Amino acid sequence: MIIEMQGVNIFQQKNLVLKDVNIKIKAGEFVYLIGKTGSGKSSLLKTLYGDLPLIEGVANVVDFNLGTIKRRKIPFLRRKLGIVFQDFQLLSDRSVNDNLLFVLKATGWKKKNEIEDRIKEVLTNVGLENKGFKFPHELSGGEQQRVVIARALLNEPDLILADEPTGNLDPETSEEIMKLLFDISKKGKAILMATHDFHLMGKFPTRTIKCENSSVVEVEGVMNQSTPFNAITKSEEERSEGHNL
Ligand SMILES: Nc1ncnc2c1ncn2[C@@H]1O[C@H](COP(=O)(O)OP(=O)(O)OP(=O)(O)O)[C@@H](O)[C@H]1O
Repeated sequence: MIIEMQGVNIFQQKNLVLKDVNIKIKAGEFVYLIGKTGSGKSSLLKTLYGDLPLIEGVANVVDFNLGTIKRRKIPFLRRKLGIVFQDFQLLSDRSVNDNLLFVLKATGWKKKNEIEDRIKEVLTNVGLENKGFKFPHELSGGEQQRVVIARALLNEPDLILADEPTGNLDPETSEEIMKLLFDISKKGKAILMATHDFHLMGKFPTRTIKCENSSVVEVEGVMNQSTPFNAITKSEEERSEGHNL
């Protein structure tokens, strides 16, 4: 199991944001995380990458026990995770290659030829094999997000945590990014992706969990491609809220 949470209570300061969270996610699974603004999606992701300490319950993520992990070991946890956020967070003062080099050096890579090969490999994985020399501002939003995904892949993570990775992209580019993420998950990586984009979810249906009333629940009926899009939402009221679930 890549993620296993049992009876986890998640707090922001003194406030209980999510209670009794029980989730299991296996290798190769792609899972959406939905829920209204403020329902706890980011708090759940932050718990998974060690930004919010685990206070109550049991959680294992990529073989790290979040209940016992020492603060100084958190970078080792993060090395086994790929993190992809909505705002691209690339270093603007250096090329794509150098952005990737920066991460490899920071995570202990030393050999020049191995570094060069790995950078070429991840850029090829995301379809940007000829763009390594460009600076972030010379790339489109979709290309920048591809670089972020390439960066997330550098250390061959078992799990990718994505927080609205298509939030800043137009619909067509969003679809390209989704195809890329689905291809990556088919190669065996688990992906947990927070999103508000029901339209995109309709085009790429998969298992969905939802933060609601301080709990995390499975959303039934979205497990396969034949499920109609509107099975995702449960009520007219929710449907009429559009993207703001
Ligand atoms: N740093 C913080 N300090 C205190 N409270 C916080 C902090 N971050 C979030 N919260 C609170 O925790 C609750 C859950 O927020 P969270 O960011 O996890 O929601 P979300 O579902 O990710 O929302 P969104 O869709 O807007 O990103 C909210 O009530 C929020 O106000």
